[in-house]
Amino acid sequence: MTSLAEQKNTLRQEALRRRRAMDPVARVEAGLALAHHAQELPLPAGAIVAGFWPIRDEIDPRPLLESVRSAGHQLCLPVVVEPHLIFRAFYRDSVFEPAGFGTYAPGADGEEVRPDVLLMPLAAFDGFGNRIGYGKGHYDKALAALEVDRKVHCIGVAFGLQEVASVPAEPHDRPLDGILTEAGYRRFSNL
Ligand SMILES: Nc1nc2c(c(=O)[nH]1)N(C=O)[C@@H](CNc1ccc(C(=O)N[C@@H](CCC(=O)O)C(=O)O)cc1)CN2
Ligand SMILES: Nc1ncnc2c1ncn2[C@@H]1O[C@H](COP(=O)(O)OP(=O)(O)OP(=O)(O)O)[C@@H](O)[C@H]1O
Repeated sequence: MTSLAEQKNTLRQEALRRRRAMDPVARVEAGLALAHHAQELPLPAGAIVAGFWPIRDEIDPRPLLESVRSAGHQLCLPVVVEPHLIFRAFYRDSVFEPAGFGTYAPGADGEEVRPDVLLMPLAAFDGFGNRIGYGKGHYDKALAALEVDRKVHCIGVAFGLQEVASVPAEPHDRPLDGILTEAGYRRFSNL
């Protein structure tokens, strides 16, 4: 018997391998396609939306973030402050600093905000809204803290080829409300 954690790790490695092997042009086009689907996202008016600043071979959500900002939402980006994440307001002129694990985000002079919506990077997802992250539990823990007194809307952002048939969910895993890929937005909850 392999544990759930081991099964998740195998799926994570396989999905990350597929992502790494993508054609460079298809990779850029997929990032641009995200922005074309921005209006499909169920964002409340004036929402505080947490994006992410891409690292390595992640899909590039920056064109999407610019569309979300232009639609009147407030953006923010995650900073690793162990044990989980905080979020700092992100403006066009924000000055970036290292934000943990090779990521960048607005520096400590930027204000901390509480997002209403998380656009989440991930390693793999399935058609039921289960997600595998990078295995550090940063988003799982941040969500547990944010959702103490209200609901946060969780939207995965990934390449279509990161989908797997089934992710074995653990009790602490909070399913996604939807997933955005280059093919468009797919809803898993009634949000
Ligand atoms: N762009 C981006 N920003 C993000 C994340 C992310 O996945 N992508 N995070 C997501 O939580 C948080 C930062 N946490 C991270 C945790 C691990 C790794 C990482 O590179 N992991 C290695 C494996 C780690 C290891 O050495 O064991 C990897 O995936 O290769 C990156 C970010 C918040 N900001
Ligand atoms: N709410 C939580 N409180 C405390 N520990 C947690 C919580 N959620 C997850 N963890 C711990 O974090 C570790 C990583 O969890 P998991 O493998 O589910 O991460 P992941 O979903 O891949 O990562 P991420 O949430 O960073 O995207 C596990 O050891 C898990 O027990």
